[in-house]
Parts: sequence; C-alpha cells; structure tokens
Amino acid sequence: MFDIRYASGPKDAKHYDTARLREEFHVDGLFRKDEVHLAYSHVDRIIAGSIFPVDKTLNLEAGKELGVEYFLARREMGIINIGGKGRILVDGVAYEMERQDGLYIGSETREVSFASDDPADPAKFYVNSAPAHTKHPNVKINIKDASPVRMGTDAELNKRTIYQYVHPNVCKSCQLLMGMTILEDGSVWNTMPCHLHERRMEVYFYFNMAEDALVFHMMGEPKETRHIVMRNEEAVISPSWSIHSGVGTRRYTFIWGMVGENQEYTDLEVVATKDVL
Ligand SMILES: O=C[C@H](O)[C@@H](O)CC(=O)C(=O)O
Ligand SMILES: [Zn+2]
Repeated sequence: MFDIRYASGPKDAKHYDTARLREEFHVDGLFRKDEVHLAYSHVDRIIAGSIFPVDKTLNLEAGKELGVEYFLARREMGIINIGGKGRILVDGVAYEMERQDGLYIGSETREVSFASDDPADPAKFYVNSAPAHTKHPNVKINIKDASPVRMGTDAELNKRTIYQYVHPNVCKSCQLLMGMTILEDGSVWNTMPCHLHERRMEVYFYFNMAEDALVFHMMGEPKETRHIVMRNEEAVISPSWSIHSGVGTRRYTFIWGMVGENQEYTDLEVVATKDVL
C-alpha cells in the first residue's frame, strides 16, 4: 500500500547519482484517478501523498505497515484540497472542502472517507500524516484562517506568500506543521537564501505547474548541494540535514509539511548565500 522510503545520511547521499537521488527522495505517481497513493518515509515516519476520488469514495485504511486497527489510531493528519469541490467524512461529520481548504484531523479518528462533488472537476486531496501522542480536535482551515507571511522581493525573483495552515496560531497539532506557499507571477525562487532545521524534516509538494515547466529542487548539505528535477504534482522528501529550496522555469505553488522535535517555525538556521557550494 505504501511507497516505503528508508532514511539516508549525508555521508552516503553525497555519492548518489541522479537515479539514486530520485529513488530515495523523489515521490511521483501521485493523483491517479480513484486511488490513494501514499509514501511512507522512515524520516520521522511522515506519510505524504494523494487521495484522488473521482467516481468513487475513497477510505483511509491502515495497511499492515501501520500495525494498528485504523490509520489514525496513533497518527494525526493534515489535508489541503488542490482540486475542485469535495467532501471529507470524519467519523460521521461531513466537511465540505473547496479548493485551497485545509483540514486537520486528530488521532483516534476511526473513519475518514473522501469524495468529489463533480467527477468533471474532482477534488484533489494532498495529505501529510505524522505519529501523534495525543488527540487534538479536528479543525477545518480556510485559506483566510491560515496565517499569511509575505516574503521576497522583485529583485530576488522570490515574492511569495506562505500560508501556515497547520500551525500553533491556527490549530493544535502534536508535531505536524503544514502550509502552502504561493509564488507571484514572475517569481521563481523559494527559500533562497536557503536554511536548515536540524530539529525538523520536511516534505515539499510542487503543483500549479504547466506541462512543460520544471522546478529544480535544491537539496544536500550546504557545501555539497544536489538537485532533483520536479514536474507538476510531484513531492520530495527533505531530511533534516538537507537544505530545501527550489527554482522554477515559471511560477509554481508548493505545499510543505514538517515534523520533528518542535513546532517553532522560526527555529531555523539561514545559510548565507556566500556559504553555499
Ligand atoms: O521552514 C520553512 C519551510 O521550508 C517553508 O515554509 C518555506 C517556504 O514556504 C518558503 O520559504 O517559501
Ligand atoms: Zn524549511
């Protein structure tokens, strides 16, 4: 059921060629019609992927990999809808999900199902899930509730708004932080100057990209950088030792999720551009 990824350390990863880098960190095959497609990373045991109900209703099910009775028995989940209107049924409570709507679902939630209102304009649910030690309330998050942070300048080609959906300012979670960053037209860089947060890992999901567009996702230790070529609706795992930054041939949008030791968004070390190799 899961696309399993084990953890790689920086001493090994610096020797990886393109194929191996992609095998370890790059996640594709997302958003296949009427399928749940999830990658399970052993880095902080984050699960990231897509739930794409078109003609069918899709249920969240625990595979043998989770070793529990139901998926969210010991996990929490964040969801952002990047498609048309849909519904998520959470233990009998229905949440109407418009495009850009988010939902936090706390642990001990038994039944979660996903459906689209119109198969011609289906909902596309991108999800992140992390181990959780306690139950927090389920919260629907409209983009207007997500705390916006405007960043960047025209000169640096990186004007963007970071919408923090699952964040202590918006809702409680055990460890998950999740949000969406929208670049302005003409801006192509995210997170440059880049940074590290040793205490949290991260997964990026790039979308709203034209067919022929690509993003070079930057990774690696600051003085041992590598890149992974990203197409529309692909994700990439960023271990806590790696920078994570990207530059596109055009503007794009991405969803980021972080899990780890703390929930301090600002607990990061900026790497000066002069120190990158
Ligand atoms: O630690 C923070 C995460 O990498 C992202 O939130 C960064 C981001 O969305 C951006 O700079 O545009
Ligand atoms: Zn980061």
